[in-house]
Amino acid sequence: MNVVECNGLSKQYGSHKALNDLNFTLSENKITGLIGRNGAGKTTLLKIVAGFLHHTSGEIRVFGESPFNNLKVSANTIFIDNEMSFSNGLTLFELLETAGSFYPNWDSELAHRFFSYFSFNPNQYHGNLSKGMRSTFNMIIGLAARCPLTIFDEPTSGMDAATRKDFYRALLKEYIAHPRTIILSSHLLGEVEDILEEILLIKTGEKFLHMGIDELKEFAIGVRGKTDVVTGWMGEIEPIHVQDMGAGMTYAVMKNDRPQTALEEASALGLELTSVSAEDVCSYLTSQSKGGIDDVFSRG
Ligand SMILES: Nc1ncnc2c1ncn2[C@@H]1O[C@H](COP(=O)(O)OP(=O)(O)OP(=O)(O)O)[C@@H](O)[C@H]1O
Repeated sequence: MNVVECNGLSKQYGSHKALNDLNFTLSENKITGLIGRNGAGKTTLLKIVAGFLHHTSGEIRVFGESPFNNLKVSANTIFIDNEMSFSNGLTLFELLETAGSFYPNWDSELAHRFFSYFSFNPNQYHGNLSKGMRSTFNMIIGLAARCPLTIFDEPTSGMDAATRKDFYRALLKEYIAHPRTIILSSHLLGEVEDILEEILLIKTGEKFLHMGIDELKEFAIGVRGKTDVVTGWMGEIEPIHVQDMGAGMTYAVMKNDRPQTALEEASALGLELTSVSAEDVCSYLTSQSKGGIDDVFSRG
């Protein structure tokens, strides 16, 4: 069953197009990484999926229904981000105690075990938590709610490295024990790729890639060697990324669709063929067209 279906989905803020003609489906009980650079449209898309925002054109279905202000969607969805607000009148402990009445699958015991593992003070208020502690508390709510559609928008923002690791491990364990559809947005694919099953990569509001993580890891190859040899071997092939390594050497990345004979020829020419990590593929595909950061420093 498809949990999310988008056809030609677009969102405009005034004259700015934040999402442009997105077409994709997310099937039940998978963990999908929504990856994109700052301003790519991740939060906008997630808020539309959760029913918080209206889209401008196209169609979106969540659990088969239009999500905006939809009771079925809100009853089955939880949206976790760093801006979640909770009642100021309730302590953290009271918030955990009342969460069960909002989420039918709420696992109170799990929530309390997380709470004590992360050493929360039960009498503290959500508004007084540090940024990282707030993200951690929100994560507890997101995991213990066990909603059929669980959306995490940059969930680890502010968390220290050890807490981030704990979060990813807890997420995976929870998902294996209680499968659900999870969408996790991040800029840091390298950090999350081990727990993802598929990637939806967007750039300036447009879908760039939607594929399984294993497929993405095989998506590109890198070739390194003397610049003229690399260029000669590539011929008409359009590279995804080219980097001048200095001393007359070049590193180029291209789609991994070269025939075996071409790969053998590269080796015979003394070129080094390398695999390219999923994180690097995403980073090259979504890189700015204005050159690299070094260009900012060159005056001339
Ligand atoms: N309420 C709004 N009004 C006008 N423009 C907006 C609004 N919200 C977002 N935008 C613009 O839409 C684009 C997409 O923003 P969005 O927050 O969805 O991106 P994002 O991928 O989540 O970014 P980040 O990774 O930095 O959080 C950006 O150019 C942003 O400036």
